[in-house]
Amino acid sequence: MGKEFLEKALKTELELENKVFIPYIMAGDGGLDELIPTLRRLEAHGATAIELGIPFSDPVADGPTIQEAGKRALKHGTTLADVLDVLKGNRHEVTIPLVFMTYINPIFRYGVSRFFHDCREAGVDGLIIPDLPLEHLDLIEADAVEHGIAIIQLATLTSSEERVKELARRSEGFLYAVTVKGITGARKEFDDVISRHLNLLKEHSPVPVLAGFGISSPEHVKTMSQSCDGVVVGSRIIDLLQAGDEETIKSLIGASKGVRA
Ligand SMILES: O=P(O)(O)OC[C@@H](O)[C@@H](O)c1c[nH]c2ccccc12
Repeated sequence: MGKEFLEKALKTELELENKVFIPYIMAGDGGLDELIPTLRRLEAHGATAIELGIPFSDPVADGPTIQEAGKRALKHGTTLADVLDVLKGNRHEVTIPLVFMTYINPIFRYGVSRFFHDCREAGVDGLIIPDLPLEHLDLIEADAVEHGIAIIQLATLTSSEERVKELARRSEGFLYAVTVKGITGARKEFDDVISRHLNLLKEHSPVPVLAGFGISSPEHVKTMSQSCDGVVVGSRIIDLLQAGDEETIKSLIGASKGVRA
């Protein structure tokens, strides 16, 4: 479990000449009873790992689809403690790594040490904290190290080369390449500055580089994967789960298999 488990799962996927595919879902969307069955279905469809969002009242980096999913989860009364509890009891039913996406505030409210301790017990392997910049990593670093949980960094299109190097050096598990300016959400077109950005990240990163934001079709998955190690898909997955369209989810994930770059 933890950071090594996450790194190993990605490495294994890449050795099989697949690309990494990480779906993002919101914990508690549809109620927490849905959580484990949804994780199991995504695993069965071929997800390498899963990014699990913790619903939060002020999700500054989230686009409309994810904000709505968060609102639905909050309406179901989902709290961080509940999510950790459900995982603690049932995590063994899912065999792929789990990464939490949470803002820093819920972690502070929960208590940093208690949070990391409980994440470890719940089988959380990594964390994405979009509003915690490198400069403030010291607030959680000791606890993350103590409990062996990977802290994943986000590199945006506007990060300078110096910054990119630093982010790549410090990221654990993988480096998350944000491929649009702005918020999350499915889009149609991609800039060609993106492939240059991904190449730069690949050059500097000792861990796999995954592209995320706006990836919404099997073609996007293939195109993006050619310049990096794989993708994270959120909004589109959430829409498809809402629609009950498992077949399209399968074809999205399937597009990451057997892609050579
Ligand atoms: O929804 P998209 O465009 O497919 O992008 C993934 C993204 O939603 C997910 O990784 C995520 C959700 N909220 C975030 C906040 C910051 C960084 C990343 C995220």
